[in-house]
Amino acid sequence: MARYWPEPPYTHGTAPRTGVLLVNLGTPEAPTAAAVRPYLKQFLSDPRVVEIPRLAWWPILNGIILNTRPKKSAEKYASIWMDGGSPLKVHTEKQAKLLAGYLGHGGITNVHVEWAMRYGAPAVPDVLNRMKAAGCSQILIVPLYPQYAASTTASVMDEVAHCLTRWRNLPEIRYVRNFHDHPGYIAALAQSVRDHWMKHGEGDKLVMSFHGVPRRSLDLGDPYHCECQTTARLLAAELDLPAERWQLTFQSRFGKAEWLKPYTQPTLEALARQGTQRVDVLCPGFPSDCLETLEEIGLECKHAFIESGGKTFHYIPCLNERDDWIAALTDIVRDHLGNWLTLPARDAGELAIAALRARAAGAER
Ligand SMILES: C=CC1=C(C)c2cc3[nH]c(cc4nc(cc5[nH]c(cc1n2)c(C)c5CCC(=O)O)C(CCC(=O)O)=C4C)c(C)c3C=C
Ligand SMILES: [Fe+2]
Ligand SMILES: [Fe+2]
Repeated sequence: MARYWPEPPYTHGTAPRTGVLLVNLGTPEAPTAAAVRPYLKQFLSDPRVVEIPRLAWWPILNGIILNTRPKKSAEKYASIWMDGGSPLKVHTEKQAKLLAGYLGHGGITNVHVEWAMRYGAPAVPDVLNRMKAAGCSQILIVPLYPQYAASTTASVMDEVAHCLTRWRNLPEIRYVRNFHDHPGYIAALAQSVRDHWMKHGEGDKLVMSFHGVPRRSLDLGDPYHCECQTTARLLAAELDLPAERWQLTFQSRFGKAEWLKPYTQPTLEALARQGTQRVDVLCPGFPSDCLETLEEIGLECKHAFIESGGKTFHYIPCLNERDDWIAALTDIVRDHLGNWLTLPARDAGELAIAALRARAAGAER
């Protein structure tokens, strides 16, 4: 596994104590049913994701879903697979490398940047153990979800906490709870839309499609819905878009329960039927392109829009490796590292004091 701290190491002469761990959702190792099955099993066994009593959920998961979904999902993964693997993994790995580089350019050269997946590999506990072995005694966890949801952000924190139950000497831990309204994130989204419009002209409507969650989680107090609304409003304001030129929707419904509405695909079909000629669709809740953006939006929803009478469908890619996004991520990380960043200086100070003491001790003899 590649490590991303810069060479040669550390001006202050010790291994970095500060680690940054980017965590994304996870993805199968190959676009095959055999690889999708264990990934889905781990994902859908997480009580943060499926909040149905285990006794009722196990037979459905093991008896039905894991026997039918892996094959269908594998076909979808195959349609978007990249040379380097699953798009989610390819982009997350690149973002970690770029972040380390951007931090370094900003003079922060003693931070150990790693990435992990909540489900599948590289697993959070494996990477945390590596960071421990590298000497990280303070670790910033960065779930790559702009909007907080219990099913995503909190699940990452569960996994970190669970891993640490097996450690004796605990590191100091911080985490990025959300960045749905971070000015750099909003500006990068807006610029990605403008870049698209510069090349392809503007559509009639900008649809901002966020991953859905069960409606029940909103009723129980999950701030996810509210944070998606905030992101969408800030983005529309940044683009100077009047209300009739944009719409927020929720995609990727799973299961039979009601999820957050309006649903993306039926909304696109209705827009087409009502005479909207061209839509531009953007997925602001996904910093990296993945199955849900490339296949569900870029292929399935496009097909549904055209079938319903729409003329032109544009999918606007996720932030991925955009310069302005990596710069925003660097800002977010730097803000959260806060006083940890003074450590090298403190170490250097301690070394200097130790040298003075040694010299003084020598003079006394
Ligand atoms: C962006 C944030 C995400 C939230 C919130 C979220 C909630 C959520 N998801 C499911 C079920 C599935 N999601 C799947 C894929 C998937 N989900 C996210 C992100 C969020 N999910 C991403 C980035 C991906 C793509 C993974 C990839 O490999 O590219 C899938 C698996 C794919 C499939 O078989 O369709 C499922 C299942 C639930 C139930 C849920 C909230 C309760
Ligand atoms: Fe999901
Ligand atoms: Fe999906």
